[in-house]
Amino acid sequence: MAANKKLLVLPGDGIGPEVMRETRRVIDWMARRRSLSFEIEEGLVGGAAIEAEGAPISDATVARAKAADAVLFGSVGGPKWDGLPFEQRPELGILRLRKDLGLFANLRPAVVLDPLAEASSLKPDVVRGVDIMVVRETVGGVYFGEPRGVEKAPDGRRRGFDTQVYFEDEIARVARVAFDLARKRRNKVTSVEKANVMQSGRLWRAVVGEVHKAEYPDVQLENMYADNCAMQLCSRPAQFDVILGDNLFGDVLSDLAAALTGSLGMLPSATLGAVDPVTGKRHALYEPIHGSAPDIAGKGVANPCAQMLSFAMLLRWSFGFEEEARLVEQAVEKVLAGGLRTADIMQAGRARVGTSVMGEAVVRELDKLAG
Ligand SMILES: NC(=O)C1=CN([C@@H]2O[C@H](COP(=O)(O)OP(=O)(O)OC[C@H]3O[C@@H](n4cnc5c(N)ncnc54)[C@H](O)[C@@H]3O)[C@@H](O)[C@H]2O)C=CC1
Ligand SMILES: CC(C)CC(=O)C(=O)O
Ligand SMILES: [Mg+2]
Repeated sequence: MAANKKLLVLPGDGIGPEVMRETRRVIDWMARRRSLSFEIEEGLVGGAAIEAEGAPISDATVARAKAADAVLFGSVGGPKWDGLPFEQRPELGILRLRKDLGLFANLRPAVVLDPLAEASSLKPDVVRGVDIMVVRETVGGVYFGEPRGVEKAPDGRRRGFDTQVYFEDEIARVARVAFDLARKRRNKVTSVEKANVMQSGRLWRAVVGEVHKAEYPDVQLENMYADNCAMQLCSRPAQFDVILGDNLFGDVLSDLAAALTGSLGMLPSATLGAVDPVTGKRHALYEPIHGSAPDIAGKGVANPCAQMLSFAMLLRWSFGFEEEARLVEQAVEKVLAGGLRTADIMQAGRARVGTSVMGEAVVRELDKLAG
């Protein structure tokens, strides 16, 4: 199969470059064994970009991201830059990419792989077979709302404030992504908000209900308060199919869902923009849901699976290479079934390995699977 697709690779900070190095082996394997010849450019983002280019992401890198068929992103941030003014922080690198590329729907699959049921924070019987897709809105809400700031109140106390704001069309378009996905899965969407205490939550519930009634009456819709959803994820996770949430609740609940799967180091994601009606193309960025993990960065122990599985999502969602995406997913699962574990998913009786041994093992499995 021939392909000549443009990828922009942005490893970022902390463990980002470490797990990206292993993912590049998988990309190389695809070029070697499946003739998927990607045209790859690499760029700086986050703290790395602040150091070299003076901003968390340069205009030139954003332009390259827009020109690429897909962006493969690592992670940004770290204690070195925590003291910077708010508008200069490394995290703005990913926030700007999402905003400027219109990447409004973040798909975060939390799948408990059989070999890892014992590594979950919950009892194996509770999590076995759990397969949840969290759909998180990513260009609105409190992460972008204005006004925001810290100011001195008239009585001399400091006051910090952010704004949670959603337009109805922003809610409707991400709801459609969730309903479309549900139709291809188990046909159920659980939409989460705090309609009991937040005005934007009331609008969220109303708009999701309207979209459901008008366009997706065949899909089961359940509304759930976000705090209850957190509790239900821990007590009865198997009830969930697609969870739809805003920028903040989606972020928090997907980290929680990650713990069910064994580790944050296992969860990939795809962040998608709208399909251009003329070209049929869409901007897309793929990244693990974890951050730069400063506590383990530089030690060679990070789990590269989330980053490699993000590449699998890229193959599927940006290029329709379903077979190759499945190959990567199967290779990861086989390595885990074979007993190799990075520290975050370590279990008694298994072999603890570092980032690069895990990466090499996945490539070896790819070789075996491809015959
Ligand atoms: N999209 C991004 O680039 C994101 C960036 N961040 C940034 O990352 C920095 C650290 O944030 P934290 O809250 O500590 O979240 P984090 O996700 O970096 O780490 C949380 C915990 O999970 C562990 N962990 C994460 N990924 C792992 C992996 N692949 N293998 C093994 N263990 C792993 C870490 O060691 C840590 O104990 C901050 O600057 C934060 O803003 C956080 C989340 C997303
Ligand atoms: C801007 C990011 C650091 C926020 C986050 O935690 C995420 O997107 O997962
Ligand atoms: Mg997060």
